[in-house]
Amino acid sequence: MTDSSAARPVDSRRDDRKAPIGSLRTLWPFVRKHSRLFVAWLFALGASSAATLSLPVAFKTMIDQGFAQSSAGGGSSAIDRAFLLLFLVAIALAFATAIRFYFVSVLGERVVADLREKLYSHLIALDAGFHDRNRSGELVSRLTADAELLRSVVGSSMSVALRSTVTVIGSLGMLFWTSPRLAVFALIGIPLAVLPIVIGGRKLQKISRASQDRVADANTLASETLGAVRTVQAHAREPYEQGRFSQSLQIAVKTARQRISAQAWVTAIAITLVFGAITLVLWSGAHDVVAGRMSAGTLGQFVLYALIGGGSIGALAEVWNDLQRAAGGMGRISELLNESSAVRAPAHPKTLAKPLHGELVFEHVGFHYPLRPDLPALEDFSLRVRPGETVALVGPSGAGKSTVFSILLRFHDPQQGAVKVDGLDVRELDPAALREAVALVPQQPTIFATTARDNIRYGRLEASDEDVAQAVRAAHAADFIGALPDGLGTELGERGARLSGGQQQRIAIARALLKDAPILLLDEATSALDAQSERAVQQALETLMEGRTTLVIAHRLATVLKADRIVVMDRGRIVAEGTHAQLLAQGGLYAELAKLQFLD
Ligand SMILES: Nc1ncnc2c1ncn2[C@@H]1O[C@H](COP(=O)(O)OP(=O)(O)OP(=O)(O)O)[C@@H](O)[C@H]1O
Repeated sequence: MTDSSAARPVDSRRDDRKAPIGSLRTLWPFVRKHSRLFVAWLFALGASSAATLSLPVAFKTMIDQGFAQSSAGGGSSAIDRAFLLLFLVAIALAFATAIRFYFVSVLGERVVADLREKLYSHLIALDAGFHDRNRSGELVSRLTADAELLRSVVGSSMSVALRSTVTVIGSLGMLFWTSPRLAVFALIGIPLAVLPIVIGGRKLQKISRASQDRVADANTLASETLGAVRTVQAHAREPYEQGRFSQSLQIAVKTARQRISAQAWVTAIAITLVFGAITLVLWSGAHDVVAGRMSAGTLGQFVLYALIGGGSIGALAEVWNDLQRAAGGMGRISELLNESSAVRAPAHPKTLAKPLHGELVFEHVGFHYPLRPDLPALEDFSLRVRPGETVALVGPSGAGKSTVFSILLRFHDPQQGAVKVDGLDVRELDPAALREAVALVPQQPTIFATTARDNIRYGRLEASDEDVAQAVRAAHAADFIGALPDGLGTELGERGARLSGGQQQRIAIARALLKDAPILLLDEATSALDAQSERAVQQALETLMEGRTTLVIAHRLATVLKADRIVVMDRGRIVAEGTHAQLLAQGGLYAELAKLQFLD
């Protein structure tokens, strides 16, 4: 009975949607994978239930044969034997319970680890459209809160439910076997006693949820203000915040008091009802004993079965809610597992030549984002980039420049037209193989909360330390990385919090250099870098672009001047093409953009 108190996930209370218990069936394949653990648990469950159900019989033997016989002159050996039997049953119960607890808890951990692993692998491979539709916070909560809910269910609630069902059925049978007449009484009495306790328990759960919510409110307030302590202090709002926090604590205490007093009442009523019922049965049984219709031991045995049965009904009622919530969690997880990626590798993908020439062709590409069916992000977009050529994409915000990158990387597939790399339609390739051939330096590079070395090695996991050092030098990042406390071994902090924008870009450039892919997609940073860091980034980019087919979303004059060709985009279309001088001479959108952006 130890495993009923397993910790509940902290934030599951915010996610109380329930579902039919049947949804839990989808857990079965995960459980079946660990069939040995499952079978071991079933055996232990059988053993512990048998021990539980034989305890009252041992108790009866102790009273009837131990006490009665010894008082009738049977000597102390009868007492000894009866107590030894009772003790042995108790030991069997103890070990069977421990073994059952062990197997079912390990099973719970394994099942949830498998489920998480499967869900994570599934989510991380789903297409960009899916990730646009679903907030990552929501997905993380499926992966944590819902999975945690299931852990407590497999490792505890489900065990309690099955065990209690077995015990209820077993003890009912034993009640009738012990005394059919009293059993009929108990059959009416036990539910009458248990029902109010269950109802009270549910009310209590609601109140305690409210109480937890109030505590959470206070915590949110504290974490918000401590997180923005500079703003609070700059406004000299410490007393104001102290007041708000103390007020929310008082509210939390008030709701906690409601919970505590409700709990006190439920306890009092529960004890009264349970003992009232036992007293009634005992009273009626005592008459039977006095009249010689029943032995004292049988009465004791009966009361124990009634207690065990009643307790198990209570336990069943208690876990029912948990099971329903977990079924809700499993339903939501199954929904995600049933999502399939819109971008998939064909059954027999074609392979890209090695080394790749790096020719890119966009043929009349038409594309709109799944969430914006009315707004074409690319329209009749045709472009051919020769191997080794550098093409700069320029255009106002929202023109579709980043979309060109997304289509090429197959984050999305276009609705019209085709994209070809070295003459092969990208839809005929395995997306992973395609992406291996492309290095992307985004405007806001992702820096992971690990060391500078591991961040750079993300470009090629098997790269040697020497390769990393070389990439760092080529990316003009050696100076600032050398100045970090542990050089390449320095932890960069969450999202690269300890680096400037220009430094983050150079980490991303080093990463791309290490990847050494023949096609390069570059999104220039728009945020103003200081002159020194801009020069360093620029030099690093030049090294990177050498000998690669490059598409660059250009924001700087230096970049457009170096490009072989400039493509001007507006509202998803190409509106002009040429060199800087040609386009300036043409006037129009490019001349306007140049005046606004480059001529500073
Ligand atoms: N994930 C998305 N879902 C829906 N619409 C999108 C999505 N991403 C971009 N869009 C829309 O598609 C159009 C083209 O966007 P895109 O990001 O390609 O423009 P851009 O030229 O790169 O702009 P910027 O220079 O501001 O980054 C815009 O109208 C934008 O609102």
